[in-house]
Amino acid sequence: MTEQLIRMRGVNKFYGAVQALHDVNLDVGNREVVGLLGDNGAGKSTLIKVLSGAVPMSSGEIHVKGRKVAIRSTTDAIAAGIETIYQDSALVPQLSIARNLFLGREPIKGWKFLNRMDQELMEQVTRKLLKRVGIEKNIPPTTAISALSGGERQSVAIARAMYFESNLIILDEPTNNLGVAETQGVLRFVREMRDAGHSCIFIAHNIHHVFQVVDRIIVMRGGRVVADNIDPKTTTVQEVEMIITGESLLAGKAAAH
Ligand SMILES: Nc1ncnc2c1ncn2[C@@H]1O[C@H](COP(=O)(O)OP(=O)(O)OP(=O)(O)O)[C@@H](O)[C@H]1O
Repeated sequence: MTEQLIRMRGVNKFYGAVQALHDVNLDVGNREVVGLLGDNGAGKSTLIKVLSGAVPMSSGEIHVKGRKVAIRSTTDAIAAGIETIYQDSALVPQLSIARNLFLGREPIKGWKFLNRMDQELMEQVTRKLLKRVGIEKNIPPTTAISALSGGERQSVAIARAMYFESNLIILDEPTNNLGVAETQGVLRFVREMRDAGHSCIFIAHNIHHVFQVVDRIIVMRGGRVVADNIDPKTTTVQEVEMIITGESLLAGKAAAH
């Protein structure tokens, strides 16, 4: 068995009296792209928030590369190599691409009270990254994020996670509101991310997008993982839809063990 990158065990989350996660176990392997599916309210966002440090879990354990970690904040998650890209990409529209790539982690030059951001280095790295993420047009690193298309913004956010060598990149609805070409760009990028050695959890309401890029599908329902080993190569979109809504016996067959 390959070494797991992420192991979540017995994770529970209560929001007051509401139990959003029930004894969740979830594994992500090295260089694995996992699709996380479930209806509205199934618990996907809560699970991702726990893993990315946005909300604390009520009980349970998280192991990264075999080591138990305490994730109490997004800083803890980033230190553990977990980077999350949300629907809105968490980019600052008014700032340049270069500033957004390094947001909060700007390289510094100078010393003592004369410290300042190393603008030149940031722009140099940004130019290389833009090329790597396939933004073909000659976009200067000083361009404001607000001047980019939705797909280009997603690419910048993903490039940021790749540059900082995150082990796990969580993409929460990355193809939402994107056009066909932009969606294909993001999906292509997810494949490149895996080729470059990263793992990924991909959440999308559009099952067809998930089917195009993932190695394995996990389905949640009512705060529980109801199937964790669905192979998109041997399962149809319709079968997965039935598991999501709870209409299929397949859920029992492919259930978490
Ligand atoms: N801050 C909160 N306070 C109280 N209950 C919450 C909170 N956040 C989520 N919940 C509840 O937890 C459950 C799981 O919600 P969650 O947002 O994780 O589901 P989801 O699968 O991400 O749904 P969606 O696809 O609609 O985003 C739901 O019953 C929801 O109402």
